[in-house]
Amino acid sequence: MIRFDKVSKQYPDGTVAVDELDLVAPSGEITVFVGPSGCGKTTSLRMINRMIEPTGGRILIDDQDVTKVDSAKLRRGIGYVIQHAGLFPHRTIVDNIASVPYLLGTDKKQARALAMELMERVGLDTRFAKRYPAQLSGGQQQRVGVARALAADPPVMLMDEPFSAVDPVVRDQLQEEFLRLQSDLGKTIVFVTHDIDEAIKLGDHVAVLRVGGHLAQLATPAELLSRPVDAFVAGFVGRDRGYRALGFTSAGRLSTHDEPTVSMGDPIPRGSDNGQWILAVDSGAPQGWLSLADLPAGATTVTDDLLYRGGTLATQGGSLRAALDACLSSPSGRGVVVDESGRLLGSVTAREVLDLIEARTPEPSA
Ligand SMILES: Nc1ncnc2c1ncn2[C@@H]1O[C@H](COP(=O)(O)OP(=O)(O)OP(=O)(O)O)[C@@H](O)[C@H]1O
Repeated sequence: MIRFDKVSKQYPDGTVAVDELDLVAPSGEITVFVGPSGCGKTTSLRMINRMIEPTGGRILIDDQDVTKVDSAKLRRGIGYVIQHAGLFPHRTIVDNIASVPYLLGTDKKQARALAMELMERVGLDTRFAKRYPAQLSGGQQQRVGVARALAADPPVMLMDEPFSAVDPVVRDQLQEEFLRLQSDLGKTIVFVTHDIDEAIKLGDHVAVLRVGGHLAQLATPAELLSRPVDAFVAGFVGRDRGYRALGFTSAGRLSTHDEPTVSMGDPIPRGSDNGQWILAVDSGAPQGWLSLADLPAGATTVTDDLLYRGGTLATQGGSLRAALDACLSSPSGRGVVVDESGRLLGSVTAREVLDLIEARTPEPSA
């Protein structure tokens, strides 16, 4: 557990970057610091590993005041990942990842073997081991940064905008992989971002800071969306709060309607009494909708190019948001529900999901 106890930082020029910050980042969980530019996120983060010394208050890691620990020793137990990865440009990827184990005196061969293992863990092809950072993409470099921070197996990780410098698609992948990794590793993580969507996606807890280094709200993502404490937090959390909050509320067991289907490659069922839309499946998995009203002349069997693929799928046991989105994005208006292995269970309508929403005040699940 990391505890900020009335922590302040005033820079020599008089700027108060952080002002009596009180908060706890629980062990084994991700706490995200988010807020507008200049609100003191990075300063707060760097005070944890003493890259910046506080001018007031204390920071405790597992009840140990960080200022009472030798700073080199302290940092060995704290992984640190920054934007643009901060890799050593003249060292190969494997040597970058193994740099802390080398420092700690781990045998070279053993350190390299560990680095290769970590490469796999963060989703990097081990063929890249002998390359230099400049020979990797931005997203790959960030993965190296994460692997390097994990190399000493530190209980605590500090991450400062680690995914900000990559494009949105890569960023999304990195976030997903990071969450998977964390569910295995259970590190105590403090993560800084200016992006509220990233904070809500990754955080078990989200600390919204306002300029001057004041804590505006510390809450779970669901609480933040459904109960922002004031106009500043509400404004920062942004639009579509109600809809996004549904992402944290389980839809429970959806009771679905049987959806008549046609298999890929089968004859198109003419004169179906199923209305305009019929769902095409392949080995039980939904593939897309076929519109019987506007088939091209000469179409006889169900082929890929005839399908409307716009609809998202709701998984049984998933969130109300996923269920509603499946309905709203479906060209037929019928939201497709699948089981965990992606096989069709049936469909629901938006009206039915809205009834569920009304019946269930979307209380935060956490
Ligand atoms: N070395 C310094 N000397 C004086 N002021 C500083 C120094 N470093 C940061 N500051 C100021 O402290 C405040 C907080 O800065 P900090 O970098 O912690 O904010 P941040 O929330 O991480 O911002 P951003 O999202 O823009 O990176 C800002 O007003 C900044 O200008």
